[in-house]
Amino acid sequence: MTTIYSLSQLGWSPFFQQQLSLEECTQYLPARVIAQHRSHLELYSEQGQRRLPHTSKIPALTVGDWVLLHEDGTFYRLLERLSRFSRKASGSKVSEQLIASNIDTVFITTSLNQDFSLNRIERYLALIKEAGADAVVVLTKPDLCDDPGSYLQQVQALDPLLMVEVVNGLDVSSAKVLLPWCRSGNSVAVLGSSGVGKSTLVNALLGESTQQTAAARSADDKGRHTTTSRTLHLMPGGGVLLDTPGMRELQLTDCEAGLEEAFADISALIEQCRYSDCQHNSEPGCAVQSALKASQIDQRRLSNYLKLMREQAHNSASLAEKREKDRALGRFYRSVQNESRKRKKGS
Ligand SMILES: Nc1nc2c(ncn2[C@@H]2O[C@H](COP(=O)(O)OP(=O)(O)OP(=O)(O)O)[C@@H](O)[C@H]2O)c(=O)[nH]1
Ligand SMILES: [Zn+2]
Repeated sequence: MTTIYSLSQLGWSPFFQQQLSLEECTQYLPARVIAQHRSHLELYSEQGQRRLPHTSKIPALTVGDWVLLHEDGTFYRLLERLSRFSRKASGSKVSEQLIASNIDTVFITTSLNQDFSLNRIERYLALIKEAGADAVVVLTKPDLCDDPGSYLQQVQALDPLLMVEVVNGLDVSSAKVLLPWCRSGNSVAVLGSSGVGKSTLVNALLGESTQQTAAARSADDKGRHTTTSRTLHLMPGGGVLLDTPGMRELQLTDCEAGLEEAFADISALIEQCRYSDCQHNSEPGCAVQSALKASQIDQRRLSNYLKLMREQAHNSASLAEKREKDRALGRFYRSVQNESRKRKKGS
């Protein structure tokens, strides 16, 4: 038996509803992509689970996408995405690999021990801003730390508007502070290094409903149980947790805009530097150096910003280089093919 979920249980919200015309509301079926396979996508609609074979007529879709289907289950159109997480794919013609979409909130998970790193939190913030989602920093393992409050203050100092919460993953009730982001119509994801407590947090968020995993409980049209890895989980508060392996391995590439947003204070200073190509070292009229001397920003944050900017510039540049090499190689192959064709014709 296929389990039936309502649209709101699957994360449907006014953002998607308002994209539908009156005609579309009555004639098409909204469905959410919950898993990707080599030959097909797995979707969930109010009528249960469906398969959508990959064809050239369908745009590149990813886990979390909302689409409209014709009555016969074929693809009609993709709804505009609220947020999109992607990775620059290497070694193929495809320059961008989609990882997940339509995530409202990402929990940046970091534990209050050796893993704690403001630099890493800033890195994740840039990524999440670039994708168009909101971030909440979740500090785990407070029971292993003498003074969780001091760490909380350090994170809050990055940005007074940043959401920061402390959660002991081993105590399910302590995850309650995250409930405001886990309500109906909200989709959340969890990011963080290995061992910080992501799985523990996921279990705490799912509470009693751990068994209610759409993909894990689903069966295909013929009633056979499918072995899809779990990606879409329903939370007791009504929200959806999207847990795809790709999200856990996100890299920082091409996210200049996200960096500027995550470091809005430094970006604002840079605008005031006298020279537009200021390197913020010892140039006259450098607003960044002045702010540093006046202790308005700290050296760690500035160094991290410059490092991340260099890193993303390097990654984007090497991708551009690689793409150029691929194109050159393509031209070479084509010219060789043309030559051999000409020779065949001539012989
Ligand atoms: N004391 C304490 N231990 C915790 C807490 N959260 C997680 N742990 C423990 O930390 C270890 C790692 O937790 P996981 O949830 O597996 O970490 P993860 O981030 O999912 O790790 P990966 O699967 O490697 O990415 C486990 O032994 C957990 O029991 C916490 O708040 N307090
Ligand atoms: Zn400067």
